[in-house]
Amino acid sequence: MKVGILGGSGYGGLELIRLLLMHPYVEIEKVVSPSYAGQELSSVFPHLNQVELPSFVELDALEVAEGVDLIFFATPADVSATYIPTFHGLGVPCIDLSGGFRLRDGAVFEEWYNHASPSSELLREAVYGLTELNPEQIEHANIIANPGCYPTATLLGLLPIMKEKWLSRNSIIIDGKSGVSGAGRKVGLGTHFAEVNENISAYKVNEHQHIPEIEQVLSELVKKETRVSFTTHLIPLTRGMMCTLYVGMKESHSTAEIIALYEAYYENHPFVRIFSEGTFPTPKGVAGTNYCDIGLSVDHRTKRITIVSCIDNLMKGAAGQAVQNMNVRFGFPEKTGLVLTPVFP
Ligand SMILES: NC(=O)C1=CN([C@@H]2O[C@H](COP(=O)(O)OP(=O)(O)OC[C@H]3O[C@@H](n4cnc5c(N)ncnc54)[C@H](OP(=O)(O)O)[C@@H]3O)[C@@H](O)[C@H]2O)C=CC1
Ligand SMILES: CC(=O)N[C@@H](CCC(=O)OP(=O)(O)O)C(=O)O
Repeated sequence: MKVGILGGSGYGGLELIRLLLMHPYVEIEKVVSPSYAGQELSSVFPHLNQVELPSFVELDALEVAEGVDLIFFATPADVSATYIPTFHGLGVPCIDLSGGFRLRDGAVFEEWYNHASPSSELLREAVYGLTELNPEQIEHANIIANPGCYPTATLLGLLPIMKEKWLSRNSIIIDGKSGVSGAGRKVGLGTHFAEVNENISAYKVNEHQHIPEIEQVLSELVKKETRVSFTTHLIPLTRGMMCTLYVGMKESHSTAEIIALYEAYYENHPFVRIFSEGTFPTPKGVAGTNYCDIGLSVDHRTKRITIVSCIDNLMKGAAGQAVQNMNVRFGFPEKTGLVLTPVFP
């Protein structure tokens, strides 16, 4: 099948290109970048020297949609919210790496993203693409909203206990940490080497756009409005993300019991790996792969569980999960093009 990539000059788009070049059933037909239109990819990104790819093109919806079976949007949320309706109208399925179609309520989108929302009809039609949560819906979706990177690590860390209703309500605290590629390729003081290196900083405290996304999914899961405390930190890694979650239990359970619950839930989900008691994951342990690694421990004194969930923000947090969703949507085996071993050390 033939695909187009919007945002092919960004970190998410480049990671999609890396993965799709290894995918046996996909050909990259169009790569869009307004800044580099007309230039060869290898002239902008020398690491793609001698790789056969089409040159960058402008964002002309009719031209880009012509001859492709699927479009990936690796663009800011406002760009996806503006252009996906056009591609959808032309009958081309879209997988959106941005937050443009993740929230069901347009007013909530406008509050957190400061941009006009897509129509409520399209928001209803879009499917939240957390593959481990709703593969049946993804199989039939024409707009797949790939989850954000922090929501991916957080929700995978919470799904089994949320489904079992073992959690005491509104007790969830999420301490998230991301490498700098999570902020995209654009330059800015916030990602300046001299200020990020050998440093750590909290950002968007109580204002992060992933708060309503996480709360929406959790509320739908337990059918009760659920709130979370969520703080994000920038750390001096190029790629990688760790979310440490602290959650209260309704009743006491042992670590072994919790681990057994997670192992059973993820038995048929090849990209989630549950660690044995006393061991915990690291971002390096998933680097360059689509894995989400999870470690768990019960604190009996506080009746809380500590959950450590690690992903590569550009992979399971973005491009890897997008390819996983494409596989599910187009009937390829879920792991196609994603069988990778972490880059360690
Ligand atoms: N980086 C990450 O870890 C994650 C990112 N995401 C989301 O994925 C999306 C892409 O992120 P990322 O790759 O990091 O971002 P980058 O800033 O690295 O890249 C953005 C891309 O969007 C293109 N773009 C920007 N404005 C326009 C426009 N008006 N019309 C057409 N194209 C445009 C840029 O093209 P040009 O170079 O021509 O300007 C560039 O290719 C974002 O929505 C982000 O929030 C989601 C999960 C994780
Ligand atoms: C380090 C850093 O700045 N990370 C970004 C991650 C953005 C992201 O995942 O994009 P979506 O909003 O499309 O989900 C942030 O925290 O906003």
